[in-house]
Amino acid sequence: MSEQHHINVDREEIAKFEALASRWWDPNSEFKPLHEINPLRLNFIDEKTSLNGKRVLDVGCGGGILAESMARRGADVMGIDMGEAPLSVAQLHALEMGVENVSYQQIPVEQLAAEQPQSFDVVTCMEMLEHVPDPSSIIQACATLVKPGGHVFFSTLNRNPKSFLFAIVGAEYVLQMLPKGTHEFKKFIKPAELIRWTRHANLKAHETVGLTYNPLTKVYRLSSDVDVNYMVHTTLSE
Ligand SMILES: C[S@@+](CC[C@H](N)C(=O)[O-])C[C@H]1O[C@@H](n2cnc3c(N)ncnc32)[C@H](O)[C@@H]1O
Repeated sequence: MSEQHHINVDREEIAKFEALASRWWDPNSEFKPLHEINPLRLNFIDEKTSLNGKRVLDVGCGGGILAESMARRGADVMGIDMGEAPLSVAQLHALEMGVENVSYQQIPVEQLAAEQPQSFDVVTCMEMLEHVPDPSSIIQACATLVKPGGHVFFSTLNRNPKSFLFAIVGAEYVLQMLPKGTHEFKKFIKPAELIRWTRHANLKAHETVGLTYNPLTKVYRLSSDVDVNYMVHTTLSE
C-alpha cells in the first residue's frame, strides 16, 4: 500500500467508528439511524439495479448493515472499509447469519480501483464521504471500479443551517442519538458539489432523493426534501 493511498484517510474518523464497533448491530445503539434508513436505501438501490446476481462493492461498509442486506437480496457483495473492528463485526455477523455471498476487506478504495478497474455492476458509498479528507478522490475511485453503464450510489449530509440543526444540534445534543463529535459541519456536502464531482468522474446523476427524518413520528422516509440527508443515483457513461 503506497503512502499516497493513505493520505485520504482521517485516522481520527476511523478511530471513532472502531470505538463503537461492538454495538454496530444493536438497533438501539448509535447506529440506530443507519438501521432505520437501511430498508429505504436498500429498496431504492434494488429498484434501480435489480440486485439479484449483481457484483456489488460497498465502500466504507462499516459493520455491514447495507452490504449484508444487499447480499440477502442475491447480490455477490464485497465490503471495504479502513476500520478493522467494524470489518470484524461485519464478518462475524454474516457468519452468524449464514450469509455467504458477502466478503469484507480492509483496503483503501483508491488502491482497489488501481487493482480492479471496471469490475463491479453496482458500487455503493453511503454516509462515508463526510468522513474523508478528499471526497472527490473517493468518487473518482468508485467511478473507476464500476463497469461502463453500471450504477454508483452515494449518500451524505447536506451543508446548510437546517442540516446543522438536525444532524448536529438535534441528533448529537438534543436527542443524543449520536455521540457528540460524530459529524463535522464543514465536511458536509451540498448536492451541487457532489454532483459536480460525479460529473468530473464521468458519472451521470439521474436522481437525488432525500432521506428525511420526522422528529415527531420518529420515522424516516424517502422524499424530495434533500436539506439534511440525501442519496444520489448515478451511472457510468458508456
Ligand atoms: C457512518 S459509517 C457508515 C457505514 C455504512 N456505509 C452504512 O451506511 O451503513 C462511516 C464508515 O466510513 C468508514 N470510513 C471513514 N473513512 C474511510 C476511508 N477513508 N476509507 C474507507 N472507509 C472509511 C468508517 O470506518 C465507517 O465504517
